[in-house]
This record gives sequence, C-alpha cells and structure tokens, in this order.
Amino acid sequence: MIFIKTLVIQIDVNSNKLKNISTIERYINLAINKSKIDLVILPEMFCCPYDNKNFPVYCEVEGGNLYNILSDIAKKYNIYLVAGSIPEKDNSKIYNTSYVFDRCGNKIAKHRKIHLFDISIDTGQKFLESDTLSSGNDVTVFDTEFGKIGLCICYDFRFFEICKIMVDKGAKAIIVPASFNMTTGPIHWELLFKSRAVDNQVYTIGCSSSRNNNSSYISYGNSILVSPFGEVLNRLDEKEGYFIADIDFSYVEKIRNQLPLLKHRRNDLYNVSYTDNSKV
Ligand SMILES: NC(=O)CC(=O)C(=O)O
Repeated sequence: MIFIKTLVIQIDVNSNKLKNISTIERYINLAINKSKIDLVILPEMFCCPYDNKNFPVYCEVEGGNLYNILSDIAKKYNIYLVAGSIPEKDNSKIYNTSYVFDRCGNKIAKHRKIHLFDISIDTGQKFLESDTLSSGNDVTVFDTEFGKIGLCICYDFRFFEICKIMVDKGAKAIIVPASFNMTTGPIHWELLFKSRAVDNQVYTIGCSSSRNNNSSYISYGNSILVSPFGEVLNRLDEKEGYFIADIDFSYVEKIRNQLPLLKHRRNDLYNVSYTDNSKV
C-alpha cells in the first residue's frame, strides 16, 4: 500500500502576507518532525483576509514574490504544495487562483476559481466576488507519482458537474481550498464533502482558514477529509491547527470495484459535456 502523507493546514489568516507564510512554515516544520510529508494543502486566500477591498491590494502576478516563495517552500521541503489560493493579477483582471508546485518547486497546475461567489442570503451571508474578481474557465486535474488529483476552489465544489469531469479525467482525490462561512458552513460543508466523495468515489479534502470573529467575513473552519466511501476521516474544529492524514489510492480502486458506480453510469442516457478551453 502506498500512502500519500497529507498535511492540511488551517491558519488564522492575518493581514500581514509574510506572517501568514511563516505560520505555514511553522506547521510544515512541526509536521515534518513527526512524519514524512508528501502533500501540503493550504486554504483559500491564505495570504489575504477574504474581503473584496483586499483583493486589489494583495494581488500579485504569476512569477511574483509570493509565487516564488511558494515554489521555494515546495522545493525546500520536497513536497507537493497545493498553495490554497491567492489573488492573481493578470493585466487588468484579478483571479482567485490556486497554484500547485511539485517537489522540485515547478508549477504543475493552476486553477482559477470558475464560479464566483456571488450570494445574498436574507438572514445571513452576502458576498459579491464579481465586484473585484474575474472567473477562470478550466477544470483542473494534475498528475503526481501517486496518481491524478482534481482541484477546485470553494464555491466551485458546489457544482457537481466539475467533480464528475475531474473524475472522468482520472482524479482519485479532489482538493478544495475553501472558506465557507457561518451561514452555509454549518449546514452545507460536511454534506457537500460527503456527497461529492460518495457520488464520485474519490477522497475529498477541504482546507479552510480558521474562524476569526473579528473579520469582515467569518470563516467556518472545519477542514475535512472524507474517504471514497463517505467516511469522515479527519475534521478540525474552528480553530487554527492542522492534521496529517494517509490517503490511499488503492482504497479508491477497492471501493470502485466493490460498488461499481462509475461503471454503472448510463452515459448513453445522460452525460456532462465539457469544453476544454486549454486546447482551444
Ligand atoms: N466562499 C465561497 O466561495 C463559497 C462558500 O462560502 C459557500 O459556497 O458557501
């Protein structure tokens, strides 16, 4: 059995970009002193408090200072780094972007949040990402020595179609840097991670920022790992912290063989189509 030793870090996002990085490195060091680590996952907007007024101030171009720091961290610790997300500047636009680096610090994937979080719930959370952000157009799956992994950001995960497409592209786990809130989190967070895991027979991993009741957007926390059979294997509470977990892709195969949902799909009757923009 080959385990992917995975470290999920839930930090209290600070207004000081570099302080967030040193918190992250502190957790990586703590974890590496306890265990071998293959894969590290960070939360959505881990370097920038989640607020429209911050995105234009904290944004950086690909290849900028933060990008290089993240690449160096992947190389220094010999890990795959799913670097949560950061506001990415590209000409006049800003995207909510997740970079993935391999053990040598090379970028192996980049996901721009496809679905912008524009909601207005009467009794609770309101947010309009489209006030400052633009949306991406690609479904993202990257390859590792262990197998393929899908990646999407927070609100993207609500759209079951993109999870199905990731699985069709070979994903055995779906990673979701996220920051649900106190209106949707308590009701939807675990439900979504369990449903997507069971429907697609994949590991689902949600990495959130921790809860800070003084921030303008209050994150739910509760970073989570669910197995391809729907078991909650790890779950943090609302506070800053981390967990180390073993992800085993042979268990995905076992579940898919014993309960062959993917084979039993009637693709002749229904299907989800996808336009691959990267090849257009
Ligand atoms: N913040 C998000 O993108 C999504 C979220 O909080 C939710 O879907 O709920």
